[in-house]
Amino acid sequence: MSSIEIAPSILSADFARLHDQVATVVEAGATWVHIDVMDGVFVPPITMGPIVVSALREAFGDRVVLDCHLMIDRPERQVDAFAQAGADVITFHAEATAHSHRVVQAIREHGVKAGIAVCPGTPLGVFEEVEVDLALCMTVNPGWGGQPFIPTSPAKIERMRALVGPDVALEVDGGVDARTAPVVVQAGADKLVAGSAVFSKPDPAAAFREIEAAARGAA
Ligand SMILES: O=C(CO)[C@H](O)[C@H](O)COP(=O)(O)O
Ligand SMILES: [Fe+2]
Repeated sequence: MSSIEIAPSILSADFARLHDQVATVVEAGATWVHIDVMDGVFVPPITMGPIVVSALREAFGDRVVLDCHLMIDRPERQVDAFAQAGADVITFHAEATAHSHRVVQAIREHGVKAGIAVCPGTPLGVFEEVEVDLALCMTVNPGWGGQPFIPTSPAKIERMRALVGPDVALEVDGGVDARTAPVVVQAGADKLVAGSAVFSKPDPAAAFREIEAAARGAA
């Protein structure tokens, strides 16, 4: 999972045209699609669940990595549902469970890659204790798209990369655009979530390509 990939977040897509919006970025070269799951408890909004994952799996088959970001309380209760829906990566928040190690094991038992996310105010100790396939550094506070990139994030990304080593995917999420993409890549990120910087633009395909070029140019 070490290549640089831009993962468009469908949180900022037009849900009435979800298939077309995803098809647009896939045709532009996206191999990852980021699915933001919010439960109204861990974060205030409620968004989508496994039925959206299974619909995208059905529509796009193996052409895309379905990257599921669970912003939900006690994610251990939902691992089976997201795995059965066809998730390729399930990332949960360290702050949302007392059982990070067990949740990683449960995800892997399904043959799915396991990720742990940390909010901007959360220290990185979980990555000293639990081996993951993907480490997600939130570069905004979770819950909403379109927020500005937190400027202290690059130093945290560098510390995360040092902790998890070179072979673990290091994802960043929040405020990523063509300006911040090179900064996070230079800090050690290789999976870049971009929501509003793709789907809120008049030409999402062009916006995707611009961010991808900026990120890969910095590698
Ligand atoms: O997890 C998220 C919010 O909690 C989203 O993935 C993230 O905010 C993407 O949106 P944008 O690129 O517009 O910041
Ligand atoms: Fe996300």
